[in-house]
Amino acid sequence: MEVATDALRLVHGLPRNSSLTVPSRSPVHPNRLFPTRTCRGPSTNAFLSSRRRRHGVFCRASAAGTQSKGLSESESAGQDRLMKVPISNIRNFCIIAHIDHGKSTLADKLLQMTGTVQKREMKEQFLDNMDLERERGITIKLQAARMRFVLEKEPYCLNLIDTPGHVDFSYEVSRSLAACEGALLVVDASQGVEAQTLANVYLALENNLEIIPVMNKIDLPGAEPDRVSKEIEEIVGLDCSNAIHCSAKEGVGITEILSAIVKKIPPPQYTAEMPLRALIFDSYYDPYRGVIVYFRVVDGTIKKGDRIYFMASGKDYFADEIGVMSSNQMQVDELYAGEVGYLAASIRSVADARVGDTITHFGRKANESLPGYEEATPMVFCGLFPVDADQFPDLRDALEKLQLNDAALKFEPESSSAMGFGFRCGFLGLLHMEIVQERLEREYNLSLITTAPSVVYRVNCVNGDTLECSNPSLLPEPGKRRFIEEPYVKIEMLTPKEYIGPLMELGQDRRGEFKEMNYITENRASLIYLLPLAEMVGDFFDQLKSRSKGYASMEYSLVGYRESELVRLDIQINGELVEPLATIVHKDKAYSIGRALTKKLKELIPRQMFKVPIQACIGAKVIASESLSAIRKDVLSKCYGGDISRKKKLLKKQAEGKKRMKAIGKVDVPQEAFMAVLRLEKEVL
Ligand SMILES: Nc1nc2c(ncn2[C@@H]2O[C@H](COP(=O)(O)OP(=O)(O)OP(=O)(O)O)[C@@H](O)[C@H]2O)c(=O)[nH]1
Repeated sequence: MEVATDALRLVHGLPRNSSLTVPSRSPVHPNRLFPTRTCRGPSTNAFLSSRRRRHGVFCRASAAGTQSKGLSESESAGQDRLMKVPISNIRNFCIIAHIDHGKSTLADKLLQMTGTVQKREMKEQFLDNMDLERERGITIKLQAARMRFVLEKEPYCLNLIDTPGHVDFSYEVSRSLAACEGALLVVDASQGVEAQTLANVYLALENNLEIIPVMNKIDLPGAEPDRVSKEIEEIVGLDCSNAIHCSAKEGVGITEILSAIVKKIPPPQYTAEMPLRALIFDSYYDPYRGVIVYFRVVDGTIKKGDRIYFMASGKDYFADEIGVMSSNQMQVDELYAGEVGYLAASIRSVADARVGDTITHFGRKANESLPGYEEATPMVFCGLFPVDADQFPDLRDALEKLQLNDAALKFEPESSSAMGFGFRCGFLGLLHMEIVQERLEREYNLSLITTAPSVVYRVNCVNGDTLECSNPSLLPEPGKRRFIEEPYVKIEMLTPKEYIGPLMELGQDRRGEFKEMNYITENRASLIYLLPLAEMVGDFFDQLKSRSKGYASMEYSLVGYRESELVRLDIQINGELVEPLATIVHKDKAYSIGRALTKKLKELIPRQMFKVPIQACIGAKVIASESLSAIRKDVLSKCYGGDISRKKKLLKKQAEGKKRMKAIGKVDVPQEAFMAVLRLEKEVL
């Protein structure tokens, strides 16, 4: 099979008259010939436009055309990329890095160098294709791309699986690692090892991945690739003597990386004859075709039209379309063990095809699913209310749509006297929460009020029941509960040694329990604390950054629940409980939080005709109190001189009126006051 296009030769720097030969025999099973595959472009224009929207890439209309149309040179190069290579020439790899160390920039350069994405199609950070991701410069959802690279005249198929770089999405990182045989470990040579570098390396080692160290950003004046290599060797014990020096930004070292991927990362094992097992490492909702599932075939073969079965969700579908991801999705007829691809099967919600689930054949089920599947458990909750009550149905629609694409997002209706109707929503973490809020406001044009984030508490009741409670207003009365447990995380902070003091202070302030301190190098230390998750959902990360002048990094993982002395802090205004302002706090912090909240409310609530007490209470006990003085009307203004008894009578009448007004009067807490207090809660909690 000869693949000879000028475009490919150009990409791989070969002379014009050379030919690239693709062996079509499997080296593992030399007698087995791989069938030649017909590759089609994406099926409908509707699909194309949705893909364009998603990728933000505009492909020429002819790329979606059928084979009957004449293909231009670059298009036929695109088709060449899909040519079958033997399994020994497949490499599945991912890129792991700490946030901002240049993972997405490197991925872009790999795609460019291999000609997967033509320069004119290239937008910065091709793989980060949500606008929000691109704006924030963070990777939220992982994506995959199939690249073709020729080394010593041998073509290879490199499947890159991009991983999200934030702790909220660590489950997705672990699943994408499980779909690979190797990983590029990208470290910023001007910064060195950070907390997430370590966490990701350990995850990769657990998955038995071959790790290729890459020192990025060597173009920066402060880059010290050799020092950083040594640091990695000391901390992780990974041989970095051959670490590749690279500048993803300037395209230095990219070919070396591609060669190392081919030479060092092992090919997948040949298990195409076994019952199908494919690992889902990503899925997203396409309004035209239903859920699109990205998967790696671990064992067996999957063909178009197969009846497939999702082992965790128990759902079965027909695979209407299967294909591979190059710069666009390209349909194929079948995919074998070791390959990475996508499928569409008119699946209505991503919850039916969750990341980590195993796909098998309905008629020939695998005995065991692939390991590592976890249910998405929301860790952080908050209430979302529309500012304009009329937007409630819109908010519900928007959440339902987002949920189709985000199996980790949970929500249920909630109503409160002050805020009206809204939803209590559960998120994986704070970043996830911010992303959902921003998408609701930006993509669905909603303006929202969010209540302070809270975690899930476990309440052990007197009657022996255990309740999970994330909504302070639903916490059982003190008399009905025995004790409350809260989720704890183990947090590791990596910091230059001069900031150890301020970070230890931060750990103590947040009820942290000091566990360990180690010097990982002469100048950098690792601090390990056990900390209540509730203390982290506020501004912990901002504090860590500001106290270390931006030099410290952190990584955390949930370690379980622990009993804590928690209380519900209520706010009463004019004797009335204001439910949305209730919070669950530690007993020792209740006083300071109570004082701060009442003080803030006093500033924000407009004065009334009568005196308004503002109280923070734990149960019936008032722990902080402020009062809003009444607006006085001068009832004596019309009395010129006259008898003192007349004046007294008027004042008495006024006092009685105010008393009555107070008894029936309702204080309207303006929405701005709520918002300001909720913001304050987020800061002080
Ligand atoms: N000078 C220099 N800057 C680089 C290089 N590689 C990446 N950057 C810059 O570093 C910043 C972060 O790069 P990204 O590629 O977004 O980092 P990332 O690791 O993908 O970040 P997440 O998506 O948040 O995980 C960007 O501003 C890049 O332009 C490099 O080789 N040299």
